[in-house]
Amino acid sequence: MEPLRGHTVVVKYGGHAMTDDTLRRAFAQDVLTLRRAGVRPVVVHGGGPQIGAHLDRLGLKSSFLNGLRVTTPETMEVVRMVLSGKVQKELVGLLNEDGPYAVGLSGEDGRTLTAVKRYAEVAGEPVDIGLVGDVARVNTAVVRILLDSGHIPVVSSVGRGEDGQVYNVNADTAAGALAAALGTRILVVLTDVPGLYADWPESDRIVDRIGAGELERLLPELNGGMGPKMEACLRAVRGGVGAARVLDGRAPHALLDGLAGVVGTGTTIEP
Ligand SMILES: Nc1ncnc2c1ncn2[C@@H]1O[C@H](COP(=O)(O)OP(=O)(O)O)[C@@H](O)[C@H]1O
Ligand SMILES: CC(=O)N[C@@H](CCC(=O)OP(=O)(O)O)C(=O)O
Repeated sequence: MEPLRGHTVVVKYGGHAMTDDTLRRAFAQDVLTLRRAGVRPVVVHGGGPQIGAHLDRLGLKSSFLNGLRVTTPETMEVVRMVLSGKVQKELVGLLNEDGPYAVGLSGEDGRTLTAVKRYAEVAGEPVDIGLVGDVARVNTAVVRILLDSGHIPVVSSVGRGEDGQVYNVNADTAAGALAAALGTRILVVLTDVPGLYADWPESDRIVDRIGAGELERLLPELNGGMGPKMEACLRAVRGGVGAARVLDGRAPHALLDGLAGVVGTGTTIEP
């Protein structure tokens, strides 16, 4: 970890990669190992499956367009509660088993994420998907204070708009925007696939490396959750982040292995 000592690393921890207790513990150990090695980790977490399970319990349906959850005011209440109240607190608890390191904050706190309404796009036409937000502005003040005092910021992807609305921001989008605002050397995205599949679902060949220009051309063809994920990686590297790496979060210690450059792990997005 020597090359990363003193550097900030944003880690996006996807909801699908946190469904298993052993994996969650391995992830927490990896983040703590980074901190001990003098790296400054920031965790941005998702929780899509956990939101879905809670909506199910309430008898509410989940629907997605362009990989984004259609968010009614009722859904937004659940999103905010599950991300900032449940998923985040569980993660903070795990990271704090050995010491008082992790501090949870929502994108609303300290105006970390200012959101603006985002539309989906179908056949080139904008489609209203409710209270879904894009990141209009990032205020890194609180995150930097926490990093400077040796803490691990754990951020949920809920943002507030200048219109006073609370918005559901895709967690990849939030992580990419935060990484760019912090000017990190690397953005790591842990998910539930080994990386970006070329010609998915026809092929399961993983793209090892891809440059920003090629990714931009590919973006309109991507579907499901990979769309917002790759868009976030692209925005991060275009915004000054050195590289983004998408790793298989289902493998224990994927974070440390990925950063150590274990061969064959994931997809690297380069500027
Ligand atoms: N080209 C592709 N390569 C890899 N995964 C893809 C691709 N296109 C769509 N996907 C889907 O994207 C999913 C990952 O995104 P998502 O479900 O949002 O995960 P996370 O919860 O980690 O953010 C994969 O499980 C896969 O089903
Ligand atoms: C707008 C939108 O889609 N928001 C996401 C936020 C959580 C998320 O992104 O979680 P994952 O990283 O686990 O997918 C949602 O409601 O599911």
